[in-house]
Amino acid sequence: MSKFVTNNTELFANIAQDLQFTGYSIQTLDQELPALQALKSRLAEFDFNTFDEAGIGRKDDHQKNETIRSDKIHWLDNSNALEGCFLDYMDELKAYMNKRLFMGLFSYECHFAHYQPGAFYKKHLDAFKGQTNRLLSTVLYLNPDWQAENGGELVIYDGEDHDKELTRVSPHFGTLVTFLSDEFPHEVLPAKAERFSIAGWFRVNNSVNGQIDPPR
Ligand SMILES: O=C(O)CCC(=O)C(=O)O
Ligand SMILES: [Fe+2]
Repeated sequence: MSKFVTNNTELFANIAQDLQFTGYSIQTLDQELPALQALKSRLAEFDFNTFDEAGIGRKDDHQKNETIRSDKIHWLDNSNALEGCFLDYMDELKAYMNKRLFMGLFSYECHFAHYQPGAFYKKHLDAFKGQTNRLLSTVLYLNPDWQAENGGELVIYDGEDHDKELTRVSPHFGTLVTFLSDEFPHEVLPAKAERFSIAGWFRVNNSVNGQIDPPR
């Protein structure tokens, strides 16, 4: 099985530096392309009609709202070896961020997302200050040969002026976007082609009465 490169300190250092200076980072996982190809092959095993309709909010107060988002999702799990490889890789990123930036990241959860042509996710924040334990968001794109005219960009807006566009990211294969979850409003513009990604969140541990919040 194709493995991710371990101890990819140069990439991790670049992400840490970007987060420190701007709060978001856009990188290409050039060294991980074989591992990402393998991970993408996992997508072929899914029947997208069985993917969950994505909801708004945490899993335990999950609300479906197709006026805000219209993607379909599947949560990654260690019981599948390919998914486990990616989760292990993100665990390394977590350890690095904790060491370099003292972020106190505790866990990571992520899902495959499938946007059919025309699907979108309107402008939103992944976390609200003081209300959630999502600290750092990640999005990894799995679309080989993505063409500019396909659209489907991720638009990231300024944390202070929510109408001011900071950057647009095309969902090219191997592009990894990382940003502070409660800082940057962002949206997914409708695409003309199928669009695949893995969206994930690092959480801090807000355990109450010994129960990890939320258990998911
Ligand atoms: O797919 C993307 O570019 C971003 C997805 C997103 O914002 C989310 O799932 O919260
Ligand atoms: Fe988001």
